[in-house]
Amino acid sequence: MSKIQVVGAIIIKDHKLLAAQRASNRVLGGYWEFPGGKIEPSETPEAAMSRELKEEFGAKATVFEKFSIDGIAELEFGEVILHCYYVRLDSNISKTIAHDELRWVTPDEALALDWAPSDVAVIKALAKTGFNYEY
Ligand SMILES: Nc1nc2c([nH]c(=O)n2[C@H]2C[C@H](O)[C@@H](COP(=O)(O)OP(=O)(O)OP(=O)(O)O)O2)c(=O)[nH]1
Repeated sequence: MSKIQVVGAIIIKDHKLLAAQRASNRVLGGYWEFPGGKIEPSETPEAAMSRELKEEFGAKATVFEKFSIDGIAELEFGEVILHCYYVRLDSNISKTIAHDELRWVTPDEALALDWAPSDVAVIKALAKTGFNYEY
């Protein structure tokens, strides 16, 4: 099964996480996810993250450390391996082209959302941190 390497952004402000709902016309449409996308061949995860956030949000981003666990799920189109990084947005979100909704959520609110399969273990571990990351 083909492996799909994906970066996901953990964007935290005032102890809330920016959760994104994939647009209904996309693969895994309707599921909640970390903003980001596929890592292109020859691209570092950090470069992929900056590129995706520019494309999806029109925003500049600084990529900080990697989260302690990766997400993994075998789906019909391949095996998604999700690498999450703490990210600070350095400019406002000026557009949204990939999502139906963006929502700032508390840990409890995050756990109540319907996350993409590879994200479930990550969001459970992340919620335990209380979204306390200081950039
Ligand atoms: N961005 C993002 N993608 C995720 C997460 N969890 C998860 O399973 N995925 C999947 C959905 C997609 O199959 C893949 C990310 O690719 P993508 O966001 O570029 O979406 P896509 O397949 O529509 O992209 P494309 O082929 O049209 O360029 O990883 C997540 O938390 N964030």
